[in-house]
Amino acid sequence: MAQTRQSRPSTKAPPSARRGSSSSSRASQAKRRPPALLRGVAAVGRGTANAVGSGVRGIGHGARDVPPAVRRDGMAITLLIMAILIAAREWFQLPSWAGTAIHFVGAGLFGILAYGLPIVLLVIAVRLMRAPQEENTNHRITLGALMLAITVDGIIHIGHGRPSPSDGLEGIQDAGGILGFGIGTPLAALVTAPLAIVVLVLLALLSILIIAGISMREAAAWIAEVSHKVRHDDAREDDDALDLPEHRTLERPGDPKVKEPKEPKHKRRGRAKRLIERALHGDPPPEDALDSYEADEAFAQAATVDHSEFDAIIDPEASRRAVTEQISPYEVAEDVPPWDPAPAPAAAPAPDDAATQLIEVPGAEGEDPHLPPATHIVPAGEQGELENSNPYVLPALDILAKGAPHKERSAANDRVVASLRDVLEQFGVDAEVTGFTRGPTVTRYEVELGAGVKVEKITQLSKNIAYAVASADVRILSPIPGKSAIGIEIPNVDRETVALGDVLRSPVAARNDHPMAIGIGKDVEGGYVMANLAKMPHLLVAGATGAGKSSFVNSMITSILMRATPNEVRMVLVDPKRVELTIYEGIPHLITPIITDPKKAAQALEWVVKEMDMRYDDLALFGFKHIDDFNKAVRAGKVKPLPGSERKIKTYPYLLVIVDELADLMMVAPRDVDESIQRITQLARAAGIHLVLATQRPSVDIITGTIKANVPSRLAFATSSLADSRVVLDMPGAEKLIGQGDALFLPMGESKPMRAQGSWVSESEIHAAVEHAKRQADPDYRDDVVVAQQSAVIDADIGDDLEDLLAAAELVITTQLGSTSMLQRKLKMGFAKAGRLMDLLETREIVGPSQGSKARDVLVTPDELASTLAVLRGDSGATVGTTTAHREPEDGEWVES
Ligand SMILES: Nc1ncnc2c1ncn2[C@@H]1O[C@H](COP(=O)(O)OP(=O)(O)OP(=O)(O)O)[C@@H](O)[C@H]1O
Repeated sequence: MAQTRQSRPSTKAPPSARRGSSSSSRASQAKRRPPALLRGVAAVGRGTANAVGSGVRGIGHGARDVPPAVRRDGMAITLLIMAILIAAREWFQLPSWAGTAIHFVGAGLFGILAYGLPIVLLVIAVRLMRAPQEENTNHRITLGALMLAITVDGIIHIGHGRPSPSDGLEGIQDAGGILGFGIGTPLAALVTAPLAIVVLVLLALLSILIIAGISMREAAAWIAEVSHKVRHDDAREDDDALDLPEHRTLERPGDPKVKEPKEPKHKRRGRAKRLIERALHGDPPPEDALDSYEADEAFAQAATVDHSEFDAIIDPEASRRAVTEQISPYEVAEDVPPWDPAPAPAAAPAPDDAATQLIEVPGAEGEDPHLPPATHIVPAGEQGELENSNPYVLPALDILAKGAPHKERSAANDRVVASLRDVLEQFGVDAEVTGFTRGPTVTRYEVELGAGVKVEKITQLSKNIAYAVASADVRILSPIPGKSAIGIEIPNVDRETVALGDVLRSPVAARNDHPMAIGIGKDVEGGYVMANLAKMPHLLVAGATGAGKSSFVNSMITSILMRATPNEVRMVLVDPKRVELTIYEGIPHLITPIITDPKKAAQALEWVVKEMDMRYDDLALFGFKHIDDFNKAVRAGKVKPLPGSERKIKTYPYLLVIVDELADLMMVAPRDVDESIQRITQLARAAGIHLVLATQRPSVDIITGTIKANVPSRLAFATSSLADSRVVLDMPGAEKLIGQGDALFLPMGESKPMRAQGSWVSESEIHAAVEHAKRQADPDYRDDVVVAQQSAVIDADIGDDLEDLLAAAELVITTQLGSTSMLQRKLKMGFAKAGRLMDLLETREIVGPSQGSKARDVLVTPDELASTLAVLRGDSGATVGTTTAHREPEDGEWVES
């Protein structure tokens, strides 16, 4: 599921007040009072405790001023000292009282495992020093190590015959220590000793998985991969035949799966070699090979890749290397960086190591002293493209403000419960308000029906309920998903704002480290909601003016700025309103300056389509199906250019395209926008390209059938009518929302929307995040998006008729019929206009001259439609009739040919 949430149990309805204690019990208490002397001693004790407490608190306050990095170093050094002391006693028998005390504690707790304790402590100390910023991972490793120690102690304890305290402390120390005794003895008594060992071994296995941070499935896959590699290497040693790599499918998602052939491997290799050679010489494949996967692959590659590349494929040595690296050998040989996601050098000089950056980055001279320190460092090694540049430092989450603490119940809720009970009683409905869950904006009151009472009895009362609680926005859920109860959602008169900072600091956000995960807000139960844009995979955001759409877009972009580097996520921001997104101008995550002109935006979408195609081609060349797999392989150093190629293979960032007002785009170029969106949404997922389309006009002419069919996730803010709600969500509900970020979230695959209060981020917080990002790197704009925008010059004689001319050209070219009356009929226009369009087409050599009553010749084939339309639109570089399908790399850039 795309979204995750964290929820709390519901608060019970107000119980009847408890009576205070009676006077008789007070009298008996007085009788039990201690004598005056004892009370004096107790008072002195309390005074001393207070003094000591405030002293310790004072030291604690002082310690809080120590920078977190130093505190973490202190922890590491303390562990190191403990490791040295324990090693001195356990390994070298250090004769001192300190050594005895250490042995007493260490061996007492861990038994004979205490001998290994110095190594464990040393490993944790080194980890704390080397990766101090990965707090969660460090906590996980420590927890796993402790669990492992306890379970192994338990096994040792049982293995040593379960010594008990009656055997003396030495007996326990020589077995599994107190920890081993604590877990081993009760478990063995419960399930017998052999079964206890089985349980403990499984728990030890779980501890190892926790330390490694992988699931059982991943561990199994890893073991299988390693054993496969070992076997593969062995097999290859005595294989003299040509070493072609394992077959990897190159099909696009959606293509039928290529079946693995059943032939023996050596036969397949020989056949594949012959097929590739035929392909290189331009010969067709033999009849019997036409259905085989080798034929498809060899000829597909020969058709798309320069023949010289196959020299390397046929070269057994190159293939051998490719097999060893477990990648497809079909690599582009040119130096063609299809994308250059590396940011420009950061403003601050590169610090030597992560620990220094922690201190230096925030404190560097000339930096804004108001910006809080950054803590999350993305190490260079994790991102191929950053290898030789400065690491990008993500902002510290505390630059985002804290919200007011969440109230689980307020006096207003109690009043509503009383009103609901009154309504049920007045109308004689046998039902009980059993509890409620308070969200930030609305509270959901739970009503359970008596036996034999119809659900409709409650739904029919919705107007009376609204009247009783003095709110027009009452929404009834029947039933609450997963509960045998009816939910009545009523707005809180004392609503709370959900701070984005709180959402991103929540455990649910900490558990999800995907760079495309954003803070949506809070659900009706007060649980935080995060959603992964990469899984949506495209999102439609709609709502009436003032409902909270732009605020959501802001918190979405800020989420990305807080959690993702420009190498992980790049953005195209389209802001036809010109005011909403200007604050983000200049952030390094942008791939092109913010687009405000709707016409340019339509062209930018076309560029996105090209980018998507290019990514697909690249993925296919390397034999990957998804950019995540490709990136993983690049980071692991498994994707290498062929010998002779100087191409530096880099990871592809996710590309997030955000359109803040879709209606403005649909006004200027409805067909082009619709087509581009259709293409992007159908295919872009595997290429890591995701769309977020926002509109305040959710009508059918803006959110067309194509868009609806291809944008599966929806976020609806308050709409002005039921019809609008149906357009966005395919169901009513959004018209009942109360605005200001109150939303219904319907992620892909869900049948019922979830009500959520959108997170709120203030302008000053956005400013802090933006400034931080700008300090890290300059934007590295892609010229082709901008050039394409600037070069669009529409010829003067076309004037305002561009849209009609494009439609006419498309019609004429696809039907191959140069008929003016057809244009009149199909485009519903008068003779004069159709004639003028036909003349314009003639001047552009799309149709021939008039032939009286006969249709004109069409000079352009349907294959050339795209480039012809580009010329009419004014795109530079395109010429009528030139196909755009084949592209070749030149000087490191992909260009049209
Ligand atoms: N998540 C939220 N939490 C609290 N208040 C919000 C939230 N979202 C919006 N608001 C309030 O509602 C007002 C309008 O929101 P916003 O500008 O996002 O609406 P909009 O739908 O984008 O409107 P428009 O389409 O006119 O730009 C904001 O100024 C703010 O006061």
